[in-house]
Amino acid sequence: MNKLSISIIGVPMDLGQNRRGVDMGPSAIRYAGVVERLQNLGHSVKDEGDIAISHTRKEQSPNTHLRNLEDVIEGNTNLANKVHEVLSEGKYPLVLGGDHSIAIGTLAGLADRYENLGVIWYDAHADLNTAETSPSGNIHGMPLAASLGLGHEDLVNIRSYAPKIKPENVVIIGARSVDPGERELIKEKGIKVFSMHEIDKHGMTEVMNQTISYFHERKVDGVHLSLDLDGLDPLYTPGVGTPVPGGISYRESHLAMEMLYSSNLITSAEFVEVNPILDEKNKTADVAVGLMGSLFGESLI
Ligand SMILES: NC(=[NH2+])NCCC[C@H](N)C(=O)O
Ligand SMILES: [Mn+2]
Ligand SMILES: [Mn+2]
Repeated sequence: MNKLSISIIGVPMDLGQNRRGVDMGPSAIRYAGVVERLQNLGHSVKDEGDIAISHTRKEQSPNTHLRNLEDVIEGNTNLANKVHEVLSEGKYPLVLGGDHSIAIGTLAGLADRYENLGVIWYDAHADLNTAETSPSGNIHGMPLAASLGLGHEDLVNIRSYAPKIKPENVVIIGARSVDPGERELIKEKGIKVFSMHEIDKHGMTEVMNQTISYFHERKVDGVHLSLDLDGLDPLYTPGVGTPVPGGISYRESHLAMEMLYSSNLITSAEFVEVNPILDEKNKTADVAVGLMGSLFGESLI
């Protein structure tokens, strides 16, 4: 088995949406024992601490309805630089959120090191809104669009290049709450989506097999897993700000992680949207750490 050098990066970001508490996600995940869990699998693990996030709370910037735009850009720039640095040291970045707006920074730090990066977006949502299509003004609903080069130019151009990824290298898994503008974009760009419908109909084994073959066909040179804990049913992960019923089960999610581990495709990961204030006894952070266990090589027997 492949032993990794994992760098854990905490991102106490709550500015991409309007519910406080998700900034405490990294602490909750550390409290749930992430470092020990991965060390027990034989990996070497370094906790790099938290990225600086300023809360000037300007709320809406004068020229746009995007919530906390300046602070989100600054935090994501700091994160992008850190991810880039960790990669240059040959380490595996494992990013802990924070709301999903931080994927903008993670991908900005990753993508210029890869010619053909793949992305798995494990989420109830597509996060494909732009300033024009967003129903909320919340930047956590926009990171996938921004990484494709769509949306507010300052979000799109973090670390001064765009786009970060190609639409044909993205696979969305678990979608069940998609806004009209996002649906159009999915069609227009031909983005591959395994919604809850496909998961129900074909089962997670088939969905993951198809995802893995798809990335092989696309000849990706790395795959980033961006896992929003609201991809799971709120029954298992109640501590999230935008829960949507009818989600992926606990075991289906472990199966997905176990299959990704065996595929040897994943080269970086982030786990986002853990909000301990909305949680029940840290259940959501515990599930997150359990899924990381499976992603990094735990097996049942
Ligand atoms: N990462 C998330 N939880 N995103 C939720 C997005 C919800 C909605 N589509 C919006 O744009 O506001
Ligand atoms: Mn989501
Ligand atoms: Mn999301």
